Amino acid sequence: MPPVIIDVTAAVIVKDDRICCARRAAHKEHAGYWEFPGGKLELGETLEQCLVRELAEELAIEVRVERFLLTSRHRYPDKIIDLHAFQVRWLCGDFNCVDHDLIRWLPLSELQQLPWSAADIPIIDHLLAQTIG
Ligand SMILES: Nc1nc2c([nH]c(=O)n2[C@@H]2O[C@H](COP(=O)(O)OP(=O)(O)OP(=O)(O)O)[C@@H](O)[C@H]2O)c(=O)[nH]1
Repeated sequence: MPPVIIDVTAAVIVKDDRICCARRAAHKEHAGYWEFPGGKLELGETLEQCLVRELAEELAIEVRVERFLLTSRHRYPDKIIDLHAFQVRWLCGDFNCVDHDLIRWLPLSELQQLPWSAADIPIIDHLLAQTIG
């Protein structure tokens, strides 16, 4: 059987020239790796609606989805992830950690210092290749 393709959204949240990086908690798959907050698309929702819902659930923040950046397709041993990245503006809320055990705000130039989930590497490369603000 061909592997399932899972649509996942990812938010590049920029605040004061720093980008929100989230570390997956110990109880999660890919624990210890860094990713952009977001999650799996649910039936009937758009990618933008998914991102708004996931960020409310995961971080307790309200956001405005500003623009689509790119989709990174990555084959993990058990599945294929289509990771849809968007630039997102934080509006309000406190960045509580639910699925993550650590949040860090890093300038673009330091993102590569973290061990990112493999699907995120093209997103990091994309960000480094352009200027976002
Ligand atoms: N949210 C998010 N997920 C990512 C990123 N990169 C990446 O490979 N993933 C993978 O995409 C999948 C879906 O993420 P998720 O956070 O909704 O899923 P999960 O494992 O928590 O599942 P669950 O919500 O069913 O417990 C996971 O396998 C996760 O490791 C990323 O930047 N953000």
